[in-house]
Amino acid sequence: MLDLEAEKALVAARAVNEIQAGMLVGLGTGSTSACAIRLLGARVAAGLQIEATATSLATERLARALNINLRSFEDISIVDLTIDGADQIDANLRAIKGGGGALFREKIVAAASTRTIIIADSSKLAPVLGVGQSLPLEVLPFAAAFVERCLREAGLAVSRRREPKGTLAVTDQQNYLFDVDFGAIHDPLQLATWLASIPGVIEHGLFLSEINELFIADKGQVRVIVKNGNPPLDSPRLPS
Ligand SMILES: O=C(CO)[C@H](O)[C@H](O)COP(=O)(O)O
Repeated sequence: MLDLEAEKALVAARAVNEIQAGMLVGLGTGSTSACAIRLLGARVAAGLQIEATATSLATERLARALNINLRSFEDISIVDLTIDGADQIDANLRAIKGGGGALFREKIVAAASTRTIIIADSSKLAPVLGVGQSLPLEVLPFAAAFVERCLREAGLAVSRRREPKGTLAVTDQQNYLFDVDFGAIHDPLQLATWLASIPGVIEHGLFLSEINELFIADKGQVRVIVKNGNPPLDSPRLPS
């Protein structure tokens, strides 16, 4: 049987080895990222000097508890290296993120990063995105009913994310999270374009261009997949 926790620790350790003194590091959100943050905390305790910025308030709390030197992302335009997890990822480094509810900040920090590494246990690699995995959307509460209608009229199954006690879950920006079942997503770019066209959808969990490398556990080893032929953009470009 696969030990997914051991796999998370394995890929996290490999990614944290990429961090060098003086870097500004983006810290992801979720249990795999938390493994990496704890390992980074140990390196910092041993004398490594870096600065970091967090993709969620939960990550910020963890990093602070480990005495990692944090900077607010508000003042940052470029990050050297971001290490984050994913809910599902394909071999072309297109991913679904947002299971932990932090997709909006995660996407911004990844877009600002010179290098974004996704770390993942072996269960996360999928031949086609969306199979057995819903896609999280961050939705403005003001637009919740309208966005839900748009999705349902398109024939989609929509679930508003709730806390264990039944109240609606809210993001760090106080927005709602919708989990939408699209089934197999054969054309993620077309889907991303459609979702971006719905007013009130603040962000979706499809990461199609932000990821540079994947460190994934594979039979007890770390397999590295690097995006080729597609160098990272410094920042989104104006269409010509
Ligand atoms: O996108 C995320 C949070 O918004 C996480 O990276 C994703 O949900 C994976 O989490 P985990 O490492 O716990 O499986």
